[in-house]
Amino acid sequence: MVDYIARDGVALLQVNNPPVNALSHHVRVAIEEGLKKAGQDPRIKSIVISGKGSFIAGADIKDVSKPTILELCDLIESSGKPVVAAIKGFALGGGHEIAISCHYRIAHEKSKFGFPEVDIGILPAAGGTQRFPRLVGLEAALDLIPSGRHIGAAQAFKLGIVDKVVRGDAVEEAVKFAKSIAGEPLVDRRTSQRPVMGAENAFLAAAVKLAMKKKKGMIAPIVCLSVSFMGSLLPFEQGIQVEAAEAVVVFTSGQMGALQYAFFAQRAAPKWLLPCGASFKTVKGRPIRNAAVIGAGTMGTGITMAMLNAGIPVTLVEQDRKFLDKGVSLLKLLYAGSVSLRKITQDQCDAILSKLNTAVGYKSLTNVDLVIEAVYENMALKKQIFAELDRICPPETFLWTNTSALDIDEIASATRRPDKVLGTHFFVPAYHMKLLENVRGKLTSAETVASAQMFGTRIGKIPVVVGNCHGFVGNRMLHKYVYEADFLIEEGCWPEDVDMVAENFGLPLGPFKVRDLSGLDIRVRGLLEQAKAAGIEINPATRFLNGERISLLSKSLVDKGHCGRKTGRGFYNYGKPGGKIPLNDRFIKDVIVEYCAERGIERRKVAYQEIEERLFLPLINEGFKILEEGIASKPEDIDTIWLLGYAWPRHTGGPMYYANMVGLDKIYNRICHYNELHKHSAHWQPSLLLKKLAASKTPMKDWMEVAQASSKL
Ligand SMILES: CC/C=C\C=C\CC(=O)SCCNC(=O)CCNC(=O)[C@H](O)C(C)(C)COP(=O)(O)OP(=O)(O)OC[C@H]1O[C@@H](n2cnc3c(N)ncnc32)[C@H](O)[C@@H]1OP(=O)(O)O
Repeated sequence: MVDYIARDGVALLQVNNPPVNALSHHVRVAIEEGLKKAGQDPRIKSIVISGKGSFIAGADIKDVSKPTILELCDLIESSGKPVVAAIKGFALGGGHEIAISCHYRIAHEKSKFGFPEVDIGILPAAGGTQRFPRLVGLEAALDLIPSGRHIGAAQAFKLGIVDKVVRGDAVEEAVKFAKSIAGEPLVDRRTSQRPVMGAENAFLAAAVKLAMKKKKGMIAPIVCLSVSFMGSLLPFEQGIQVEAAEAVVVFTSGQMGALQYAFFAQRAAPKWLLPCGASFKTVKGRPIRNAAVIGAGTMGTGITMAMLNAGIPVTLVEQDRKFLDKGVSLLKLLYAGSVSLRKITQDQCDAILSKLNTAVGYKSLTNVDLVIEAVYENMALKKQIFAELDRICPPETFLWTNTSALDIDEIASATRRPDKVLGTHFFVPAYHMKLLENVRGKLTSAETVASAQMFGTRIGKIPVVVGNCHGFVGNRMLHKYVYEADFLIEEGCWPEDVDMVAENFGLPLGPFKVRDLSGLDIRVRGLLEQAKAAGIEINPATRFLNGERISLLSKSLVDKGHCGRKTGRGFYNYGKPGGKIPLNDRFIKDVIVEYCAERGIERRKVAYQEIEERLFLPLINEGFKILEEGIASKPEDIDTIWLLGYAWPRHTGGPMYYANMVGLDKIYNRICHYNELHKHSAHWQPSLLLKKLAASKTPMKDWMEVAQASSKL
């Protein structure tokens, strides 16, 4: 609601709509009523708009109706009595638009401003695309509106968004100020009446280029740019008409629904539920007071940094002093980089590093709440480490393993506390990437899951609970995409054909550029280990493993020294070891042609649609199998994992949302089509859940009803 407090000639309208003071219908109605009441009361000389706790985080994304925020903004700006915005916390989206419609703005030094509309697929269409350039000039507007970026009070002051920045109580200051300007003329305080400064074409071209790079595939940022620019050439009232017309384009594009789904999915994903019924609502986690990380390689140092950044004291452990020193040097170098880039001060860096301890061997780990093991992916080694940790650490210490695919139950079996063992799958670089897959084994307790989720949030991650299977959620789906990418090359594509389709779809890099970056030898090693475990000897003619089609093309390239960027050649030619620009290469094509000829594989022209379907449909199909098996507890978890861990294009919502948008029956039919053609790839066998959803024409959001109905049969 909105509290109306009249004091000494000032009406204070204080929005009180937790958690973020979104402009829900009743809030908009109450602001409108408050403004009218204050306008009509002769004792009131000026008005202050503020929010309890924080200012206003924008429209309520779930509730858009009348009065519109545009109408409210016009009402505020046209008020005959001065209106002052008192800003603490966030002034975002519609909240920002309300603030810039006020005649004055007083902000607390820690307040934040921004137009996040583009990230939920819309425009600041409450006059924001027209008022903002009139307030800050075209160049700054074309930078901030399409970026969705938040800025602090100091920058907002520099740009002219706020009139005064205060350290104390912004509301008290605003009320005092409002009293002092009672009765003053408002003509030059109405933003819509100002001209746009710096309306130049050059800003537009540069901004469009940047938006196409940073918000690849998204419509809203480009529309924002064109509307803001056009508005700068038109009178305000005509600019508003352009804004309204173009808002319809984005409202009907399909991207709005996908981006808003992604926003809520990301907030729903950390809310966990186990098959036994335990959930985030019923089980509390144990806070982590201190921790140890085993292994000072890339993952271990990254995880250590993620914890140090959150203020958790960490002991970094290695078996060998040389490796430990190397890891610590790397870590210190990264922090020094942050200092030189002014991301942190030297004092902050020193404070962070004061919480780092190091140790050779595990003997000192007798008083830690948590150990995260982050050695390389080798089951025997991990089991040996867990057995030793189990002997040394107190019985209540959590023992977690950073693995991207290995069996959590097998690792837990090396201990006497399988209930406290869990997989923490961090993504590279671990100090930066937002996603954390928390993998529960069959004996992992609900308290351990709750603690891992709490820990994930504390270190700034979006933690998602997943079940234990090879590759968990993310990598299990990824493997199917990677397999098909290889098969497409065998059948007639070049790496650049496949990469182009994936990149056009919205991924930042196609599968072969990614492989070149991570190193071809890594995948080959994995394949060879898989073959060894299956007791199969790989020879040039091998095309099946355990009855499943495999491709040894990467091995052929690795055998010729093509390990990717690091050797200067992989699926592309980079000119030199460590080169960054991928060039198509005749020699690589010859290797591919020779590889196919040796195996009697006839190459053909593969159509664009087939490439796209064969890359993404197996991955989606696997997502439905994961849901059906209970490895993920909701589609939002799968989509969040793909959005944050694998850079899936956000404007399509995630693989599960995308499938629903295309039509589950259509997706199912195409999977069946490829299943007929590719009998040696289990990933084409359609998911039963998908089949049922498609047959019953049930949308994704009601998947649980279908899943429950089938489990009762
Ligand atoms: C279709 C729209 C039509 C017209 C639009 C007009 C212009 C707009 O204003 S569009 C909206 C612009 N604003 C935003 O996009 C802000 C979105 N929110 C945030 O960025 C963050 O929530 C935050 C304000 C920075 C606060 O972050 P944090 O403290 O981390 O809290 P959260 O976990 O993100 O959110 C808490 C809780 O609030 C819900 N929520 C947040 N914003 C909105 C919103 N604008 N509408 C509805 N609900 C919102 C969020 O889902 C969380 O809910 P839980 O149930 O607790 O998960």
